[in-house]
Amino acid sequence: MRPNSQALKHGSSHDTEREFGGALGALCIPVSLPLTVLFLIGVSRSPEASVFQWPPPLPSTDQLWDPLALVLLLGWIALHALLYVMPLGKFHLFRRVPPVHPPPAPALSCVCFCPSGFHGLCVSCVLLLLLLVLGAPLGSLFELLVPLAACAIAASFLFSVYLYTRSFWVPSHALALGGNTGNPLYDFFIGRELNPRIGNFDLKYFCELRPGLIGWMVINLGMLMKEVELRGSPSLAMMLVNSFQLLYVADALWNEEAVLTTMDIVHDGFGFMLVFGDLAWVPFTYGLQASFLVVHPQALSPLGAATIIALNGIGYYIFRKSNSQKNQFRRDPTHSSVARLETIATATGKRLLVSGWWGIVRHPNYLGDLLMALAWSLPCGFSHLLPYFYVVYFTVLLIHREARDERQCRAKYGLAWDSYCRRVPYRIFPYVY
Ligand SMILES: NC(=O)C1=CN([C@@H]2O[C@H](COP(=O)(O)OP(=O)(O)OC[C@H]3O[C@@H](n4cnc5c(N)ncnc54)[C@H](OP(=O)(O)O)[C@@H]3O)[C@@H](O)[C@H]2O)C=CC1
Ligand SMILES: CC(C)CCC[C@@H](C)[C@H]1CC=C2C3=C(CC[C@@]21C)[C@@]1(C)CC[C@H](O)C(C)(C)[C@@H]1CC3
Repeated sequence: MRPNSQALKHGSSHDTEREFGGALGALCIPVSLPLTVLFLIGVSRSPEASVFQWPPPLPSTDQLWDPLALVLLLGWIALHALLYVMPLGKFHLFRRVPPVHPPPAPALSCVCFCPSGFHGLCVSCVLLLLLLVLGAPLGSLFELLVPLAACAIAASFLFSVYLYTRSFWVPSHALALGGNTGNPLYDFFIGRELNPRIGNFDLKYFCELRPGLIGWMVINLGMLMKEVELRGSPSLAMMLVNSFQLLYVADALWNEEAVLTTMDIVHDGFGFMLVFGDLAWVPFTYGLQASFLVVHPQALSPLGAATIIALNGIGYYIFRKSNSQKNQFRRDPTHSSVARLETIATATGKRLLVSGWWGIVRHPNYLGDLLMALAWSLPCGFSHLLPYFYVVYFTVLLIHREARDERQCRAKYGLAWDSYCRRVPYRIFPYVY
């Protein structure tokens, strides 16, 4: 096959609007975010745990490398790749037709079989239990965190270079709309190919849900075991953080088909942003509360714990119910659970919900997700900012994501989207935003 760069010269995507600050963002983000990961891990274990401390607690170069970390990381990815291709657990049969414009070529709309990610989580739990019974020092993950993060960052760069290079040999209809501007830096960052595959192995779908999300759980468990080593038993705060985040990851894997309709899978190319996000950013920054608690234990009253559990429960309820309502409506609008909801028609033939969860705000799922994010930080008390990093980052990410989604929906649904916005004026927080 001939490289597709010539075809692109005549294609339309050179004119697409650039996101994330364009070429400048594409230069700065791949430098600053890996440093941020190492910085945040350093802060979480430093005695002051202050994000404003100077000099910043960045690791020295010899702290970055440990061959064991590389072996563990590669072994972990290989294990999950194996579980992904093995005929394990429940199978989903779905017709994969990304709702993109222009419509995908037939090659992309094939029928896929995919084993459930939830079984990947269960197998990982069984293996971890076995390791614990055999006396494996899982608490050592605390010491290995920096070299593990460094390896994950290096692997993200190498993997993104591979993805960028191979994208020149795929047919041009397999390329993402936004990742083919002709600017190599920007295209490397956003990703040129939409759904890169090796045979039936979908690299983006695999990375989005398996090694990073489940790896995050393993790291959390490692932090809990470190606490046990140091203090004899896990604290209530650590148990809450571990359970809340486990619920979130288990839910994502149980409902893994839902990820197929997210903009990451349907619209964005698979480039450095998502690779790094999936393999390094999620596992090493989403669980910072647990590594913070190892060095900064927090006392939590039963009333405080009950309030935080209630907040997480409310957040989860809103997140799950609203996501399920939309997913059910998109799968089968005649289903009894959604058939009575009020909707408006759009020129594409698809309808938009204007009652139920999606009639309260335009992103009720984001609201639930943000309430959960707050509940993950509260067990760490109010003495430090670091445990609230996730809430702040996530608010910015979701506000930016909402704006991107809004642009895409306006382009897709035109006037119908405007009347939805008039009917449901608030985006995420009722009567606020
Ligand atoms: N933890 C994390 O780091 C992250 C978590 N998330 C979570 O992932 C989940 C999915 O988020 P995301 O993919 O961003 O977006 P949404 O699940 O909110 O999906 C947006 C899409 O839903 C459809 N839609 C919007 N409004 C309506 C309506 N009224 N009726 C019917 N369909 C509608 C549109 O697509 P169409 O019409 O084409 O179906 C729109 O493009 C969220 O819960 C979010 O919180 C997201 C990002 C990061
Ligand atoms: C590196 C940058 C700062 C930004 C990278 C963004 C990514 C970390 C996120 C983009 C969309 C994501 C989703 C989830 C995790 C984070 C990333 C990859 C998700 C898998 C989390 C669990 C949820 O239940 C979900 C709905 C399945 C999420 C889908 C989107």
